[in-house]
Amino acid sequence: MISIVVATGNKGKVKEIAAALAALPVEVLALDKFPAIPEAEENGDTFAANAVLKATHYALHTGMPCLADDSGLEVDALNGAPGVYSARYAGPGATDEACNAKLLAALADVPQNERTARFRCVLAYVDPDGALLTAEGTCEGTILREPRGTGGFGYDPLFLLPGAAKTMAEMTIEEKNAVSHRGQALRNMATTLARYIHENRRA
Ligand SMILES: O=c1[nH]c(=O)c2ncn([C@@H]3O[C@H](COP(=O)(O)OP(=O)(O)OP(=O)(O)O)[C@@H](O)[C@H]3O)c2[nH]1
Ligand SMILES: [Mg+2]
Repeated sequence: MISIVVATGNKGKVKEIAAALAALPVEVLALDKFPAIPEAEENGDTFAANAVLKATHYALHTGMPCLADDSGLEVDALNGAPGVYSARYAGPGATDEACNAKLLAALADVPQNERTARFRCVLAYVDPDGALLTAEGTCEGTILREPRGTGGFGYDPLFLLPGAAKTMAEMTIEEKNAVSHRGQALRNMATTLARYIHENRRA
């Protein structure tokens, strides 16, 4: 059993990551176990840069393997916004409701067939031996005109998966992980991590 710190302040992400790792011999520790660690400053220009800087920051402070997630929503009609600023779209510390309201206002004149968008997720794993592994996932969808569903977090109630005819907020965690950017990135990370462990055993 190895212990991994899930290095995120977002409780929605912790739940999804813990559910995805539940079948593995991994103990998931959340950041509330480490209240003295200062928050990482997310000043990267890309999801990858922010994921790596968060994982590195928390690995240095905990001395433990850390898994960080940087993710966000890219809306085509907004030239990819809010992107890396998704959590702060309606200002620093903005609520999900405020970000959703701003998104709906920005898309008010955009017809349904032009409301295409995708979620992106980059995961970074850093361990005290200096390993740095990254993995990505994306999920395509469209933005509705009003929220549907109560699950998930963030923009989930507005994000429709056309194939499933459900928003991400109308899915269980397991259903969301099966199709989401984060679920895909977690599966890619599991493969990358297994390969890394195998190669280092042989070395
Ligand atoms: O509806 C959503 N379903 C998702 O599955 C999802 N994944 C990301 N997002 C949005 O993108 C921001 C990430 O920003 P972010 O990576 O900086 O995370 P965060 O600031 O919330 O926590 P931390 O991990 O940085 O501590 C989040 O706050 C959300 O607005 C999502 N919205
Ligand atoms: Mg953040």
